[in-house]
Amino acid sequence: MDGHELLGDPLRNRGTAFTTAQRGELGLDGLLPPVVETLEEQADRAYRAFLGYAKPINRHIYLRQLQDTNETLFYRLVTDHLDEMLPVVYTPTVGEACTRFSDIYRRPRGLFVSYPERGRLREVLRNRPHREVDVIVVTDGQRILGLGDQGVGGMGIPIGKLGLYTAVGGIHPARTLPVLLDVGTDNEELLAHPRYLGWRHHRVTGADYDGFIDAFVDAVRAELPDALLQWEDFATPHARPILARYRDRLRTFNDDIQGTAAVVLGALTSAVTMTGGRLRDQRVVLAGAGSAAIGVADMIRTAMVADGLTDEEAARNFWIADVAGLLVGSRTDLSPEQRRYARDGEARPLAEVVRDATPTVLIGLSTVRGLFTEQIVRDMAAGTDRPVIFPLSNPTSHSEADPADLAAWTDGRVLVATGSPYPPLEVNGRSVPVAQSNNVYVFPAMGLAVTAAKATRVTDGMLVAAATALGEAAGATDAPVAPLLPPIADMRAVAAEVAVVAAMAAVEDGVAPEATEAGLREAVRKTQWEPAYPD
Ligand SMILES: NC(=O)C1=CN([C@@H]2O[C@H](COP(=O)(O)OP(=O)(O)OC[C@H]3O[C@@H](n4cnc5c(N)ncnc54)[C@H](OP(=O)(O)O)[C@@H]3O)[C@@H](O)[C@H]2O)C=CC1
Ligand SMILES: CC(=O)C(=O)O
Ligand SMILES: [Mg+2]
Repeated sequence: MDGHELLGDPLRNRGTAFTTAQRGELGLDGLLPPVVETLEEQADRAYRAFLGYAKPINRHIYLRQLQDTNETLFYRLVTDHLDEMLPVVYTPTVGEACTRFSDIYRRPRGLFVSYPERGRLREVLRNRPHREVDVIVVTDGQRILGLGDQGVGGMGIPIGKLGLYTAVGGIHPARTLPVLLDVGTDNEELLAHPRYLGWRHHRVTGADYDGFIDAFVDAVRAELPDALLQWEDFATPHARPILARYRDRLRTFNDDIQGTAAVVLGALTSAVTMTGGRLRDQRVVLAGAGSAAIGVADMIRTAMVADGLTDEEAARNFWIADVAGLLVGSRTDLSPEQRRYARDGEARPLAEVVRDATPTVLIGLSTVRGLFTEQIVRDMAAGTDRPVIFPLSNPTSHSEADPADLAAWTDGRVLVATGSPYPPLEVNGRSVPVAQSNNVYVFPAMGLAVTAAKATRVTDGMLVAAATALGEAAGATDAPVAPLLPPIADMRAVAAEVAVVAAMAAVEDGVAPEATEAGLREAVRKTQWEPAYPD
């Protein structure tokens, strides 16, 4: 590799941090300005450049370019300013980056695996940028956050998620692989967009779609048999069947179903601790009955069973509503997973459900901005001292409620967590951080746990262990105001702790080789890559 090529390789490039001696040895003389900087000095300059962009989307483009130029510097910057950068590399800004993918496209990253190439998927996989891969995040772009079908633009999500696998989980950046399965798009605006970069075709469906997914999984198993495969932002009709089909065959999980459920259970456990109640006594209304919502309900139900209820009793604590209203037994459109929560009576709308059920917990996974109206929130608050309200849909433009409104409508009594970031609340003269109940608290830790423990599967036990560890890391007490989740700035340390606990669960579930807690802690520590130039 000559000097030019070295500067073009984001994993090896150090830019102005190449020393004088290195510049001589590596053919870099004359290719860089004379000053030699430390990583810290580079990061300071990059931070100032970041602040120079006013619009979040421009900050996102800047960071993506930095990632494609010098990954060490990119991760140093993001890790040092996680609080400030998370909303830019992740929700909400990544949503805008996906919708504008074809317009802001600069350089390729990861793999675009498209349907017309279905006969040669192994060859496509062999073209991956890096040989050894610990984690793959794959999407087909059909349900990008709450923004619907973004076709090839969905690639922004695996790139963003894997950035956080590294920044938060410490997975080495060269050992991650973002994948976009391009099976077309049904987004007519994209199909008509003159610069759309994806396969200009309606979505492949039915047996053709299933066969393509199967062929992709076969190619992954042949090429990268040890990689963890994370399914991300698949539409509900595909998300659960895909998980069911592959979960017992390879290291795999669905982040929207399982990662979301674990973080919500962690935040809910904190909230219940603060109210002084018990999980088994909560009455939970869920707005939305998609794969995220049913995943959340399933995990809370399991935790209620662990808290002493029968499965039937636990299911009676849920009221779940979708566009057509409450899930009730007389409806003919319910999936088997939804039917488990079907109640008696009419399919009444959310506002009525809240009045009837007098919930203690209201969770939004509906994609509908403002769905939690003042009336709904006031009705709920009339029936419980500390209403627990989690508007979890992403990005911010699709959030069911603004925490400031929730605080106002409940006289500051609400315990709130959101999917996208919000500024702290002012409650009785105190500033209270709004917890971000987002699967980013879980997936980096899961990747770390699987990699460090050499787990061959992702079990429910590992996810429940992660949820419990998260709740404990938040350190909630019965004080009236406290964070429901650990601060974002502590995420990296928390991910390591959660990974150890999940790795122990993997050993206990018999999907990882025998190891002690100390051994797993050491394995996690060794797996975590630090953004620094090697000696
Ligand atoms: N915070 C986090 O970590 C996460 C957040 N999410 C967010 O959750 C949202 C949903 O994801 P997912 O389940 O995959 O998506 P889906 O589109 O499958 O689910 C949306 C659900 O909301 C229902 N819905 C739509 N409008 C209304 C309404 N007016 N009243 C009641 N229900 C309504 C839909 O009903 P119908 O089926 O009848 O149309 C459907 O059941 C997304 O915005 C996503 O960003 C997802 C994962 C993680
Ligand atoms: C956070 C996430 O995975 C989602 O909104 O889909
Ligand atoms: Mg998602």
